[in-house]
Amino acid sequence: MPSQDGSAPLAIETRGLGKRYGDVLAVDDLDLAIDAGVVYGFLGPNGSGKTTTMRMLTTLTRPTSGEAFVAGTPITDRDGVIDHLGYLPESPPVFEELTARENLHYVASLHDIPRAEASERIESYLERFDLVDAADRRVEGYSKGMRQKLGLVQAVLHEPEVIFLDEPTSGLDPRAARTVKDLVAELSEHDVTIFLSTHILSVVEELADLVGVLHEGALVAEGTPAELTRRAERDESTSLERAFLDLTEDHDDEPIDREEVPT
Ligand SMILES: Nc1ncnc2c1ncn2[C@@H]1O[C@H](COP(=O)(O)OP(=O)(O)OP(=O)(O)O)[C@@H](O)[C@H]1O
Repeated sequence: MPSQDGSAPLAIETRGLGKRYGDVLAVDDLDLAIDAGVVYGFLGPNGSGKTTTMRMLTTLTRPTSGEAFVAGTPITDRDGVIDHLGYLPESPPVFEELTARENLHYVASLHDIPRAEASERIESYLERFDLVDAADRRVEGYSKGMRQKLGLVQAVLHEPEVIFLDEPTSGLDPRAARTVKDLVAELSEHDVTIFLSTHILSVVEELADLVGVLHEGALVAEGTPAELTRRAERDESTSLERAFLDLTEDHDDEPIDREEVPT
């Protein structure tokens, strides 16, 4: 929604956003206000509502309460909002019987990217993600990591202003994970907003400007990684992991993925 003082709209804004599945309140009265160019780390235990939030903001599922805007456009205006956003879900949507290049040209056509421009962007991303040699093979033979890389290229190809990434480094080897992290940093420097859900806290520590912690559907904390770490108030072992465990105490028996990705 355009701000009243005429400044740029927030990249992501939600007011009282909620989603109920029967008896389960998956997302509860969520208020977010995220500026353009921010990398927002969205943390929470399994089942806390992260995917449901991203599915609402990317128009894949309807809220049962509240409202939300992406790049100033209400999510109820699906056609209006869809070109402004990119989404890498947990299982990237790909046509198995097509090659990576064909999948990417198809996605480019959905966004009306002119053919020559599309080819240029596609070749550049295939190169960047080390997919050139596999680009003309059917996706059905792709490994998990190759699918993940293809899904990410699909999410960013149309140069959206706001990108939602669900576990973007999951299944990636260290080099590919580095490429993803570098891309996120580069996009954010160009004022692209990244909404990043991950359990790998080192990724959040490295990339996020702001972190929101979701617990049982509700936002229980928001701040910079350093602020959240300070809240843990442990002199010797302060860490984002400690802050996460304290903030989501009911779930502290759940494993935290501390997979360190060498840089
Ligand atoms: N389609 C659905 N039907 C019924 N319940 C659902 C549906 N989708 C999600 N839920 C429930 O909503 C809650 C939030 O789920 P969600 O997938 O958003 O969590 P999450 O934080 O993304 O979890 P994870 O970290 O495990 O991916 C859970 O209790 C889940 O069972």
